[in-house]
Amino acid sequence: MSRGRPEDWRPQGLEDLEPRAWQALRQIERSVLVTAGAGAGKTEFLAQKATYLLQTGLCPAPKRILAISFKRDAARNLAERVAKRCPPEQARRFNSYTFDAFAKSLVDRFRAAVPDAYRPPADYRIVMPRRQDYLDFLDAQELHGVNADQLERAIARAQLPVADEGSELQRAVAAYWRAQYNDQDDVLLSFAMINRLVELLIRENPSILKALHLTYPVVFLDEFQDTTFAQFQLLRTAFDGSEAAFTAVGDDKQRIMVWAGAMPDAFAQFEQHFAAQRISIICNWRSHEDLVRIQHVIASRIDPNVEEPEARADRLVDGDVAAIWEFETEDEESDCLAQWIKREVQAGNVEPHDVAILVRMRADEVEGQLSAAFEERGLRLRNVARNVGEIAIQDLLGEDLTQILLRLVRLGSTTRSPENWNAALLDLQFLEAVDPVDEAGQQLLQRRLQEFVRKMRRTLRGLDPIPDSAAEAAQAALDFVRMEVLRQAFPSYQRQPDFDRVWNGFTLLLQESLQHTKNWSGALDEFEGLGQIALMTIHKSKGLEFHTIIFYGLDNQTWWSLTPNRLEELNSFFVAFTRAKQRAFFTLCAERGQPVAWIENLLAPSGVHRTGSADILPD
Ligand SMILES: Nc1ncnc2c1ncn2[C@@H]1O[C@H](COP(=O)(O)OP(=O)(O)OP(=O)(O)O)[C@@H](O)[C@H]1O
Repeated sequence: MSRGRPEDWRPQGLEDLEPRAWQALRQIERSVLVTAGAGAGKTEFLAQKATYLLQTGLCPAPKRILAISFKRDAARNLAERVAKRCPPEQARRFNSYTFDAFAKSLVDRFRAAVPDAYRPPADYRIVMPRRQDYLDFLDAQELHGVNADQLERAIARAQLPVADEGSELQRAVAAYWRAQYNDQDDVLLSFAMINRLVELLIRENPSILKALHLTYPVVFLDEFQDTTFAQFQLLRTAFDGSEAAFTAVGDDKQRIMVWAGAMPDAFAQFEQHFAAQRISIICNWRSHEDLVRIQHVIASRIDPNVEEPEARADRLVDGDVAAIWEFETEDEESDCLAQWIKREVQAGNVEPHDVAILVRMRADEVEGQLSAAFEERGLRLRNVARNVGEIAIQDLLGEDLTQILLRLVRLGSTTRSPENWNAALLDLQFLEAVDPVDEAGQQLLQRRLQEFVRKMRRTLRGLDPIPDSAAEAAQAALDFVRMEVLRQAFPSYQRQPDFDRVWNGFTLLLQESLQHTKNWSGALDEFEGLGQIALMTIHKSKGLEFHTIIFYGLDNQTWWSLTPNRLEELNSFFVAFTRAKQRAFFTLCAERGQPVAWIENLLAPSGVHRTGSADILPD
């Protein structure tokens, strides 16, 4: 394979990178922490850096890049971008995992080297203990001086082997391990336990650690602001003492997962521990100048030292790009929102699925409030928090099962879809654990997929696109990947009820989608939300972007916790505001509550003012 010279390399699929992104891209001697604001293209940057290192031979065969993301869809997305740009022999050396999947892969691969006392059988089961499970355990063991949180934290930190002596907490941890291995037919492991097993494995087997260090001279970490203590520990376990150069990206103004265990000082810890150079990227490719200026006011309130980003997107709309829309009654509010969106869609200014209505919480109540007015105008509002069966639509869309099966049904409904084809191949490669360097294995997968697509096309041709056909189409896709394989590959599906929840949701949503359209392709578009206005909470909007966002309820009743001293709340507000590419509006309604005065005062100097319905909908 011919290699390009590093100095000649150019970014792919983009015109250019900003100078600081170039600097971070070319930094390969030491670790870098790339901090960047919203819309800076952090994930894209990682994909470009991987491409650079692989195409120029700076990460030469057989060495590999390890990329760790938070969610499986993010990990897959990154792998797909690299696969699009690099030839297969290079793309295969880009190994994209979630934290949990990476740890599990080490235990699975080197299980035989785990010391006897802790070696799990090959068929161990993954469990995700809840607080109540720890409480039940402590009760059963009559360990009354330890609470569930202490036990959970201690399990995540205890070094193996844990001696059954000392403090009650230590004895509790030892007893927990014993119980998980011996008290039922299967050995039960949580990801916190797998993390500890990896630490033990590596400590006892310097050759494995050495192999890891030789394999991965480059490590990427996405969304680093939300890294938990246990995840950071895992990185240290695996790479302390190596010469690996890390590239971490993140935005601490978007840290909204501290309640779920994110380290409050992840960036400082990273810089210090890995002696990293911090580089901040300043462009914002998502939002135009007028929006970025307002975003910066909020960002400065979160971090007074933050640099002003450079807006790189063009403004494509006239009129207000941000405003607080004020209404007397909720009915007036619903009606005005529906009318305004309808006008914008009719004028060709925006597609319905490029408008999102964001809420702080209780999306179903807001859906109840808005839907009649939207229906009246022929608009489809999709509350992505609504359950299909026992799972919320948005969660369902992010599920691995959904992504995998949807691509397969799509391949059967279209004549050519290289993107779905490549993604489906990656799925199969992962599911069947075919090593990316195994050429024969790869070819076999391709042949199997070809055969399946032919069969699926025949199946769909013979099935009327009506709700009753949903189950059969979904089953055909599931039969191809096989339920046992899917359940084995994804720990979260190992419990039958967990698998069923997602599987039922998938068939139910497909059924619903077939109610509104006359062909399979249209139904799959519908499944994914095309042509519909999304309604979602801010937490769920993280990482997404829309042409126009309308934030429903900037009042003190809906957002009682938005106070200047609660940084995580202000971060949430920032996340909401920065999802907008072109426009961001906030609604207030006298019937519901009073304005959040300090936010209004903060935004007022940037020209964000209150507007009534007469101005929102001029004749
Ligand atoms: N160098 C670039 N040139 C042009 N467009 C880019 C570039 N980098 C990223 N983009 C585009 O800018 C938008 C924002 O990128 P992305 O969503 O990756 O940003 P992010 O940093 O992850 O944002 P956030 O943290 O707010 O979710 C995307 O539409 C992406 O395709």
